[in-house]
Amino acid sequence: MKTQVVDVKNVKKFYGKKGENQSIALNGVSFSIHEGEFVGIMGPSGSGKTTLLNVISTLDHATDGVVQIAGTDITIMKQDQLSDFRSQKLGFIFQDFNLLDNLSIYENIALPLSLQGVPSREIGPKVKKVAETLGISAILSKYPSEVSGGQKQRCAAARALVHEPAIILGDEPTGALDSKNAASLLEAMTNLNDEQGVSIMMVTHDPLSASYCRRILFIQDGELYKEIHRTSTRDAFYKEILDVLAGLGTQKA
Ligand SMILES: Nc1ncnc2c1ncn2[C@@H]1O[C@H](COP(=O)(O)OP(=O)(O)OP(=O)(O)O)[C@@H](O)[C@H]1O
Repeated sequence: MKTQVVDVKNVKKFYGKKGENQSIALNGVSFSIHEGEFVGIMGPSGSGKTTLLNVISTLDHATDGVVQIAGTDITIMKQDQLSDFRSQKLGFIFQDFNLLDNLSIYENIALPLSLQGVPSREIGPKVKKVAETLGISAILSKYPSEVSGGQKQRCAAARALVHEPAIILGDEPTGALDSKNAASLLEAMTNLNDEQGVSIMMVTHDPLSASYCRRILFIQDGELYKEIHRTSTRDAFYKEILDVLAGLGTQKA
């Protein structure tokens, strides 16, 4: 049996106090992600996607329910434990790259390892390996301002991967990229998933980006609405995604 990297059980998230304009962002969501899966999260605006991602990424606390990551219940962890857990077990790719401008591409990728106190002689080979996987070996000595948006995002992907996290979490990772760079990032992510078994979960409103995933969870009004699996071509999956979004009453999220 495959190991579960994410196990979400009946998670609820309410904002505000009961009776005082309380908003229900998540209303009892349950699902699991197994090691080596590439899962997309979609749904209309305000459906709870970001809240779900924040709860799984330990940045926000669930009001109720249990979230386990790589076998650890994060809902009972203290703040300082959470920040260690986050830096060791999770990798993030955000829409706006989040690279540090005054560090080189190499130093940006090395950052999660430097912060964990990994000796620099061990850092070099790891950075070179992920850079090679993501096709950015030639730009390691450059600075973020000197490279393209697509290269920046592949650098962010390398940084998310370098410490071998249990899962990579993406928040609209292609949101700031043109279609060519988006495709090359998604192909790189697909290769990581196919060839190295890296587990990935990404929130996206873009059906084309979502079609690279192997499974998609649709959320509506804080609840799981539907789940689909890719069984044939990416093109067929793309059409299936559009159909579900049409059923949700919107193609925008
Ligand atoms: N800090 C907050 N305080 C109060 N309500 C919030 C807060 N954050 C989110 N919400 C509410 O929770 C619900 C879910 O929001 P969330 O941001 O998770 O949706 P989303 O699906 O990510 O939307 P979008 O696609 O527009 O980013 C919405 O009704 C939102 O207004």
